Amino acid sequence: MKVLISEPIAQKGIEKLIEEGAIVDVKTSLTRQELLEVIGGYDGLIVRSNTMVNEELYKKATQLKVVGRAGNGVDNIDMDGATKRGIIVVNTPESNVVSACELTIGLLLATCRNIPQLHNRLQERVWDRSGLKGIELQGKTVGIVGLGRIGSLVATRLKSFGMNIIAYDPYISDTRFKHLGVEKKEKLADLMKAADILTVHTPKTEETYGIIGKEQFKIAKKGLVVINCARAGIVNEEALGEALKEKNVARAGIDVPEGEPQATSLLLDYENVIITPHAGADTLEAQDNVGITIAQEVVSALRGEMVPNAVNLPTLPTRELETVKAYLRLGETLGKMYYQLEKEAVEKVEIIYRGEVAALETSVISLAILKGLFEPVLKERINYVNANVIAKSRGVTVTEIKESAVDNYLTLITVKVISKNMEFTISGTVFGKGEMRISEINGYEFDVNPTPYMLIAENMDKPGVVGQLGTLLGVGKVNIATMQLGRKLTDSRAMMVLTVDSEIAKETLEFLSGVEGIIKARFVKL
Ligand SMILES: NC(=O)C1=CN([C@@H]2O[C@H](COP(=O)(O)OP(=O)(O)OC[C@H]3O[C@@H](n4cnc5c(N)ncnc54)[C@H](O)[C@@H]3O)[C@@H](O)[C@H]2O)C=CC1
Ligand SMILES: O=C(O)C(=O)COP(=O)(O)O
Repeated sequence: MKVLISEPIAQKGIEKLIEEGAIVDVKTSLTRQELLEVIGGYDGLIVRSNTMVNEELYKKATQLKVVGRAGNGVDNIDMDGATKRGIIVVNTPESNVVSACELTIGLLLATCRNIPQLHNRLQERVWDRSGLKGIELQGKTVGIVGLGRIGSLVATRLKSFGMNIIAYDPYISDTRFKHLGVEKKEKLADLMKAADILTVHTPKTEETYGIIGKEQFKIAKKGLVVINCARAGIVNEEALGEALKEKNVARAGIDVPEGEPQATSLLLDYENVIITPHAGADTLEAQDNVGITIAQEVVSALRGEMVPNAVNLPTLPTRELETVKAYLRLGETLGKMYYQLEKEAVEKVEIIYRGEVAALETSVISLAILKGLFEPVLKERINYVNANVIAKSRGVTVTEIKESAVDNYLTLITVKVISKNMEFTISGTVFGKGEMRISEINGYEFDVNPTPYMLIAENMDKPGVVGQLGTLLGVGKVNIATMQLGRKLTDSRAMMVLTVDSEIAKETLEFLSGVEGIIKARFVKL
């Protein structure tokens, strides 16, 4: 696990990575060219907001398996490029939101009370308050654009200042608005007309880029205060500059100026604008949180485990991930069987979730099944991130069915693999503390605890076959741990599932296949 850290993260994060066995290079002052030259040697890359992780970098990053964003916003990371290549992108979305919220409030107070300007005068030994009268927050209306994690923290804190809180976020439910005690504005224009103070907390997307511009400043109340602690460009700087000149906007507090990490923003020339160099997440607490969390996530991702904050995967809260984990193992195990037992190209996969599992976020379990399915063929080129893309590119359609009831089991997953000439099914269940069992293969019933080495054979249901198989395995020095027979009363065939203590040599398998009555014998490695 070779990990490159290209921007400063907390020492505790670096120590965590080393403790987990990663080889870590902290190179925070590489030029772009130098980064492109060395990235090919790394499995993991940890960045903050200044490293552009794009096509140019991916092309050189031939070993890269995970990009860890030590922070929240991922607008500097090309997600499609990562997904296409099976690179997992993880971030730490919760770890710095309090710090970002507190800087927002800080900037708001500093802006409304001219704190930096007053401080500067005094530091020059001038005692002069003239021309720098502030405004109070109490009784004012604050308009929040984006009522997500940070926006809602800002809302709850500003309430205690006696402010009236309104927000525009079309993707947040009315219930959430009610719960937060925030008035919902259906249209951005309505928020602009009502707000004395505007603060933006959306991600930077095609939709939000420039969402606050000339038109919005035109309809805003005269004397508006603007705060941007989210991303440069969400508030158009040129339009803001004009509005400040025309006195439509009275003052602004900006943590994310255009041109970062260079100090080139045109707003730097305005006395009534306070600007900080993207310092929202720069607190001891946030950086420790971010560093430790990203280290854990990067290591988990490199070990092929499911990570709670994977950006290019279905999201799962940590609590749910714990429950789902056992099913991920089961799903991968069921998936892994097909190509070890059969050779026909898969055309369709039907996954049936029954009982308790049907109530969970099954999309990740389906990814685990696909990962397992293609692993015998594609090895490590398949993972959770690209499993869907790969299935699609191979023309495999995947469907999920959920049924709340199931006979004999509390919870059951059945994977039906359909190819041109056949249909293969395998089912399994989970119980206790994540114990799994294979309960059915092609209609033969079992109760098998899957182990790393297994032998699965189809045979004629007649005397003598099992005995010969046991003898041949003995000759091949393979110790049998468990053995189960599955029979169908309607059939003259049976299936044997053996767990064994070691790999089975090719010759032994050939001998087994040659035994009269054995239709097919396959070694399965999990
Ligand atoms: N200054 C700094 O150091 C930091 C900045 N950030 C930035 O703060 C911003 C907010 O972060 P979080 O609250 O964690 O994100 P979040 O994802 O929790 O919330 C964003 C909200 O914006 C809403 N939204 C999306 N498109 C919208 C649109 N067109 N109109 C209105 N609302 C829209 C979403 O529905 C969501 O509720 C991000 O841009 C993030 O990168 C985050 C941490 C530190
Ligand atoms: O986490 C975020 O989204 C931030 O904006 C913080 O950026 P940074 O890690 O301080 O470069």
